[in-house]
Amino acid sequence: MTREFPIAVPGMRIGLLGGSFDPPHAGHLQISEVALQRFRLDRVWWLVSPGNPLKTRGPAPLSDRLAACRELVQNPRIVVTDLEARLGTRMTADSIALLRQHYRGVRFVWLMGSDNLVQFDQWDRWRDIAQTVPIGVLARPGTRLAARQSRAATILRPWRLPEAGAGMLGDVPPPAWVQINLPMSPLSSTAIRRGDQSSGEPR
Ligand SMILES: Nc1ncnc2c1ncn2[C@@H]1O[C@H](COP(=O)(O)OP(=O)(O)OP(=O)(O)O)[C@@H](O)[C@H]1O
Ligand SMILES: O=C(O)c1ccc[n+]([C@@H]2O[C@H](COP(=O)([O-])O)[C@@H](O)[C@H]2O)c1
Repeated sequence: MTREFPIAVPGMRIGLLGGSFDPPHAGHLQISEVALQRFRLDRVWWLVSPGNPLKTRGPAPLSDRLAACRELVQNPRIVVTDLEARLGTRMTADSIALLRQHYRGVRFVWLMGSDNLVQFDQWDRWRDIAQTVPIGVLARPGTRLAARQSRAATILRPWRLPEAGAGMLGDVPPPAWVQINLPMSPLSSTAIRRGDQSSGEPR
């Protein structure tokens, strides 16, 4: 499981997709591919979380989730990492701060599904996150309206880019965010854990 910190050079645009990945699924792959293309990113790093600070249920062991992610990902521009375990962080604000220190000059973009925008205002120091890195939101079925009406989206509205401006996201100074509306994936880890074949396919 021990691997080096991934390599990145100044000027690279790197999307950070944090998640439990319990288990990883094709929806994670799809939003990573869309983010690479639409936000003109050089890489997407999956930050496989030791545990979501807002979730009471603990996920499967980190080593199992990392192994499953590495088995699923074939695209060399999507990099599976255990950076939060290495850095000793759980809060996204801390992870981003340490990554920016470690990778000077790299342009990080925070990525999340629209379900996470709905509760983004409950995250630790969420305003700092928005002021530190641009944010790319990937629409998720059933959460687009709630995301648009969320407290965080309302407060951050002046800094929202039009979807047509998504390609600039990695280059504009934060705060800046954009929501990509298509294509959407109905997959979710919860559905897969429940064995619900209609909304979550097996990996
Ligand atoms: N189908 C999807 N469409 C858009 N975003 C998604 C999708 N699946 C996951 N994401 C996003 O990927 C990130 C990591 O997701 P996570 O590992 O929690 O998977 P999940 O399917 O949301 O799991 P769970 O059902 O346990 O909450 C989050 O920002 C989440 O919003
Ligand atoms: O920092 C926080 O307060 C915070 C609160 C909730 C979620 N997050 C992060 O959001 C990402 C998605 O979490 P999850 O569990 O929905 O996959 C993951 O990187 C979490 O660490 C972060």
